[in-house]
Amino acid sequence: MSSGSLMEIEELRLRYRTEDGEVFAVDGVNLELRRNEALVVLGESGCGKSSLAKALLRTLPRNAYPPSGQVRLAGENVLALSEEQFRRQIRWTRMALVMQAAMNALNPVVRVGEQVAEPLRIHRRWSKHRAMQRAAEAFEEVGIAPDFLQRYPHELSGGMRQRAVLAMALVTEPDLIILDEPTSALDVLTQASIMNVLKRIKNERGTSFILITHDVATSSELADRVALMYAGRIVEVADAELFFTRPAHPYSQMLMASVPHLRQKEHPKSIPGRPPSLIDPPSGCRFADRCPKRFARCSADPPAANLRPRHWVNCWLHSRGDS
Ligand SMILES: Nc1ncnc2c1ncn2[C@@H]1O[C@H](COP(=O)(O)OP(=O)(O)OP(=O)(O)O)[C@@H](O)[C@H]1O
Repeated sequence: MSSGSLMEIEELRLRYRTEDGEVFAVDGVNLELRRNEALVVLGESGCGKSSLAKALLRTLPRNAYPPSGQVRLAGENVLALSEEQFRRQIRWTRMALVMQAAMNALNPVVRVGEQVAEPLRIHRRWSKHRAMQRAAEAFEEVGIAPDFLQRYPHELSGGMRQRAVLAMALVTEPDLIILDEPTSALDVLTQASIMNVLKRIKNERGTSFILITHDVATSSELADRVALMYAGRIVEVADAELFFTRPAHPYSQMLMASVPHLRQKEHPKSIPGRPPSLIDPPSGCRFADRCPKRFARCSADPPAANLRPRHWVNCWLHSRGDS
């Protein structure tokens, strides 16, 4: 399986217009994703994770400005494509989205099989028969018996609905599937079985994933890489094992110390304070206010320090250079 680069995100920015001012939801994000890699974008609520997914897939609310920066998919800057080109060439066929609320992604009055087949009917112009056959295969891949194709969304359990939405994303065999909190509304056993489905698809198909979540435990199931987001920016990106065992940024360290473990003697430690507002965010390191290790330099923006191959951290503690 090729391990070359699939997507390069450079200086990606997304702002929303609001009555209180502009919200800088994604504020200069740089990331690289390889083929057959699962990148987890981890972060607290409101840090801009969903906005990052929306900017990548261009599923933007009306009050968003067009995203700026570059998003190169297999070398092509897809941000430069027109909406029409993006819809025809990229969304669903090469990049698909699985959202948190499966019920919202499904039309309640259309049988799920037809909905799963729809991307093939629209984007590939396949016949109904052929598309339904492929939909049945996709159902099997996600662990749903094909006779469920004939059911309506309300006849499926929450976990089944989420699998059906996953089948809809898989049906066109895209290179990349972006999952935005795909299991957060589900119980832990259903979460685990969906994570297993994702792992199997990754191994069998070589698909790449960007998994967006606030949940460290879920993310560790699938992650090859972890990018930690804070206040619109990525503060650390590393291989998953390294991130989970030896994180370098003080925020990453505090986040890992806040995760409860079974049979752990000490109490998990919460992180005091709150993230800054994304309307007029502070200059310098955005975590500085909450950071026990802050020092004078933190009032300037920390550059990205390359600690080892593919391990970047935006923190002055790790920067050898001058500001
Ligand atoms: N349509 C919108 N208009 C204005 N502000 C928005 C809009 N959508 C999101 N925001 C703001 O942008 C920031 C980032 O939100 P986003 O939903 O991307 O974060 P998140 O990390 O995905 O959070 P959550 O996990 O709670 O969804 C937040 O300050 C949020 O209030």
